[in-house]
Amino acid sequence: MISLPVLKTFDTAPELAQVLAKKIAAQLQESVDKKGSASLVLSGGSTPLKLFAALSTQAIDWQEVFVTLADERWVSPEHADSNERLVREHLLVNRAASAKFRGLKNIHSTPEQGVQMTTEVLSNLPRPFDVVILGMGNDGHTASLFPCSEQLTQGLETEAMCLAVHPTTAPHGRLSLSLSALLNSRQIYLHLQGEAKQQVLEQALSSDDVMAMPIRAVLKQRNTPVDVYWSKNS
Ligand SMILES: O=C1O[C@H](COP(=O)(O)O)[C@@H](O)[C@H](O)[C@H]1O
Repeated sequence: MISLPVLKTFDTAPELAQVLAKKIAAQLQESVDKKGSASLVLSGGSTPLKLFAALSTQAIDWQEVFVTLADERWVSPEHADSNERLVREHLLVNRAASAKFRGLKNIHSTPEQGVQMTTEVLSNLPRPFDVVILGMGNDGHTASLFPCSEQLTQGLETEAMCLAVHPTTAPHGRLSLSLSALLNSRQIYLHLQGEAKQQVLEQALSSDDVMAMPIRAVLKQRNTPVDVYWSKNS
């Protein structure tokens, strides 16, 4: 049985990014050495930019690393809110430019229509995922498993890889990996920044009500190791 999440704290985001990037790089390279390939699942939003930059310069066999996202807003990959755009601009550069990126957004006009195609894309990635990096919103959502959305129960219970989600408190229809897909991984990192997120984390750890704060489904389970990396400042 795996114990409670490990909490690593840092003063600044660049310090956190250097330490976490090295750790992730070592885990990915170990998987490449053992299995010939590795898989990395990233989150979007505002938190991971410095981590992406630090990861992009790590000396590993990036051409053997599959990279995908925990969730995506159903907007074009050029849109300011696209998580794919963030990854392309901040991670898939420098040494990481040769990684094999598999985005969640596809040609379909709605996430519902796009689920099947994305499921097929994801089914070709090495699993369990080697490393999953999650973020957390101030409402306790993670990936696009939002407490406000009608699709939350589905996201928490389905064995499918991904699902369409329509949050009422955040913009854009989305496609999110399901809880079961996220937990089918060797290591999860929950990456947080700022004092507000520390308070949300404390709140999340103080109860088991997953419908109120979906991040609890990650923090409270004991099958997949979760390390929380938090920096006080940006
Ligand atoms: O909407 C999203 O939000 C979460 C948290 O983002 P942040 O801006 O607070 O860092 C993110 O993890 C998720 O991938 C994104 O789509």
